[in-house]
Amino acid sequence: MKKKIEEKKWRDILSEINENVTDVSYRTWFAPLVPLEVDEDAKVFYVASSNDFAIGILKTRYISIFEQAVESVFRKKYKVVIKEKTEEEIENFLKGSSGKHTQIEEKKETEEEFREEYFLNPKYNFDNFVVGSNNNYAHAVALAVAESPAVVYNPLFIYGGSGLGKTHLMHAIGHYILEHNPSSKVLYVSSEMFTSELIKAIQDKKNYNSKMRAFKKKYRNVDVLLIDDIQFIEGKESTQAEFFHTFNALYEFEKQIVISSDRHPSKLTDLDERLRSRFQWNIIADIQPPDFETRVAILRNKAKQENVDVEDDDMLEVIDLIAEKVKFNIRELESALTRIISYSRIFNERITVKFARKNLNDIFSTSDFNITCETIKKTVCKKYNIKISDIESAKRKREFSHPRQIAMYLCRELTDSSLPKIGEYFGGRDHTTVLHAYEKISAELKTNSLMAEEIRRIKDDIQ
Ligand SMILES: Nc1ncnc2c1ncn2[C@@H]1O[C@H](COP(=O)(O)OP(=O)(O)OP(=O)(O)O)[C@@H](O)[C@H]1O
Repeated sequence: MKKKIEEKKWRDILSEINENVTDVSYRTWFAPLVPLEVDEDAKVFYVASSNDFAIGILKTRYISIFEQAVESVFRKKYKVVIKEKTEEEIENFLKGSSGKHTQIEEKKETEEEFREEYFLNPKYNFDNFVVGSNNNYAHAVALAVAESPAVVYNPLFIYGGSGLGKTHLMHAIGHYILEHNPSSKVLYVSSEMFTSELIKAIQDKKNYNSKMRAFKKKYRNVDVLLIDDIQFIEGKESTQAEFFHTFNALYEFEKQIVISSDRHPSKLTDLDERLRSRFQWNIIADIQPPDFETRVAILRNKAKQENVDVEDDDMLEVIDLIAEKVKFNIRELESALTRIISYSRIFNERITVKFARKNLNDIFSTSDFNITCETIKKTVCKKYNIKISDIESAKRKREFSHPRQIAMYLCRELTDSSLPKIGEYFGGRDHTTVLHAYEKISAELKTNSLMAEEIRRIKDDIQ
């Protein structure tokens, strides 16, 4: 008989696994899995993944840890089968089942482990929030609110695209307040959770009054309410009405309210006008996608947390490469880095640009793999406004030799061509000339940020 896997059981299995593998492996391989069903007769435990690479790794390296975890939770032996499904199939499956299993790791953290800690994730604090021009205003007002809740900026409304640090900042505010005033009541909640608790209270017809009382008490008896992703209550009338009363009660008693959203309040068009205007009563701070330098700083920070040597030249190059490629979502930026760290540990290989290109094929488009010396030559000539025949010639004037060296450097970096082969592309030069050009440009890049910017632009044009 096939049965659905209970969410509680799945969480127990995951936490058992979590204890037996490193954090980064856990997040990379196990956290994204979706539990499908368990066949009691055949003793098979089915899970799904849309990532065939991850399936391969799980099957070859982790299956016994996985099976042991299942055995310890079910107290019976099961064979674990990992099925490959498309993302669409997985989404449909999740829609059909009650829980959002893919978010188990996050839920576990927020709903269970941190229940006593007012739902705050200890990883999100001000100390490890990297400040750049994209978020310095939001960071400054968040800190000001944390230092003097309900005094300076109330309500505080933070908005920005997905994965840009809104939740991180909200949790940082919560931690800071609790650290300086441990008796404060800080409540962090996602609007989704607020809505689902409200629905549960409303649906419980027998205990409606006591449930609603408990609900109101929970949300109105706090000193600080941090409510995330408010856009979720758009179009939900009862939730909006309840939140309106919660907001008023807290505001009247001078309690701090911090709201986050993926959009500016004026763009929340399916929201009650009264709420929309309240959200604009005080400070509105936006978070924009980080610039290149901030992306690099975030990645270096993260690499340090993962105990990786960030002074290593190859690692620095890989960090630059990831920062060049992933521009709009810090969650994805960090995930690319943690994946490559995890792969390097699994395959026991050094992290180099080549290794990163090979293993992060989701962030490098197929065109990255089809870069040829011809394309590089053409792009460089166009950029410096010289002819192909000039770059291939023996002319030694800087206007020709500089682009030539840059093109050779890029051929070595972006293609698999050997040094002699690259030499051939540039008018039949010797491989030592190519090596010299490569080393010269590499050395200059370390000290000359203008040149680094110049090369980054050319790479953007090539890819
Ligand atoms: N400035 C930053 N410095 C360091 N880490 C950051 C920064 N901004 C975001 N992050 C990290 O990026 C990840 C995503 O951030 P977070 O969950 O806060 O985004 P969000 O804006 O709330 O996204 P969503 O709208 O999808 O919920 C987290 O791991 C967070 O720690």
